[in-house]
Amino acid sequence: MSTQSPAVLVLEDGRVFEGEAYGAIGETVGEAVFCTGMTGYQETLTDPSYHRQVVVMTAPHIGNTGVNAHDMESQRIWAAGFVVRDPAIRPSNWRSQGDLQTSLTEHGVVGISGVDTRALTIHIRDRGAMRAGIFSGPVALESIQSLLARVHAAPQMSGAALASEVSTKQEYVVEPSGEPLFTVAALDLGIKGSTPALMAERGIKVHVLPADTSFERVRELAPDGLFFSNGPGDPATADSEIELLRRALDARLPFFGICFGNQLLGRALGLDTYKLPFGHRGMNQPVLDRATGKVAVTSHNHGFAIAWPGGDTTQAVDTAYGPVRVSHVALNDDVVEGIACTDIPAFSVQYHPEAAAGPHDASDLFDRFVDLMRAAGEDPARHEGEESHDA
Ligand SMILES: NC(=O)CC[C@H](N)C(=O)O
Repeated sequence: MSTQSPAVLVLEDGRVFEGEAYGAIGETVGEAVFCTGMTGYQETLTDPSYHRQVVVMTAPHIGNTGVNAHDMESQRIWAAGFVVRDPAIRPSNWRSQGDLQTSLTEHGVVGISGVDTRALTIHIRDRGAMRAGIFSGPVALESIQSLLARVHAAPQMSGAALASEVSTKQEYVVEPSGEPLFTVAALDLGIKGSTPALMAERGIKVHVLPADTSFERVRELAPDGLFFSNGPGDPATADSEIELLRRALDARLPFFGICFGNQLLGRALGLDTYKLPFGHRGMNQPVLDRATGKVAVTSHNHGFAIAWPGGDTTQAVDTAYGPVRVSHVALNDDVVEGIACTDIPAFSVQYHPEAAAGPHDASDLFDRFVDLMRAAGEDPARHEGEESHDA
């Protein structure tokens, strides 16, 4: 551990928490969100969906298992800041290759430790997600008014279009582990490494594509299915991606979406999205699968959700693409956690079946995508649909 220097966390509404610098010294601002995972901090930090968010860990002791090259969900830490109560002094785990504090410092991520994260979480839960800044080093000596002004100058998460900031600039291919059975075009809106890995395990060749890829390019790849990943920002801003998705749905291309991808399927069908009071983040979130009555414990990271017209999520809704129903709901607060179309091959979930740190209760959703592609390959209507679109 480096020598400790004071740090201060300033929330948008003026509440202040004092602590010690953890990770890089300096300043950072973002949306303060709490994550209820007991483990998986490295997967959380490297998940591009946390871009521009200051992550507060509710579990008090963080860093015990260190960090390793395997558990990176992307090439870097995306979280804008990190708030912990009691960091591990020394990691101890057979997989550990380094300690978290050094990793945060190397990635230039400003954090704070020694914070009463329980009080902070209750504050966010009661008042809603809000902007926050972490300040350490010389800037921490400025007046609270001056620090608060910096927090107020930070952009809001509502209205933020961030997918292009995290998406790959160049296409790349993840090859299947065995015989290629299917080809999938995966739009990278902030994709986590586990997603193409789980597809590749199922014989899928995955073309990972930049967020601004055209429908023409998708068609050139002649994929069996289209996938939209998780990603940061407000789904209400993703107009070009929705246009692409509508063209794919018109062509009856099988579609699977995760998290941001779920919100965009909702929007492509004509539904709205809204901002949750404080979101769901963590790996201990119960979700009911309406079709089976089974409850899965799942990993979440979302601050927005699909608004269900009329409010009764047991009722299907008619859309330009035929009926859509709610396939999954959150048991804590009834938020829509998954939708499925009846007349076209498209479904999506708001949570994370790919979650590397687990739980893996929901990984069968990738098999469902494979089933959908297999069935669509045998469906003559799909090919007719493609032709009519060309005309
Ligand atoms: N993990 C995600 O894809 C998050 C989606 C969206 N940015 C939200 O916060 O709801």
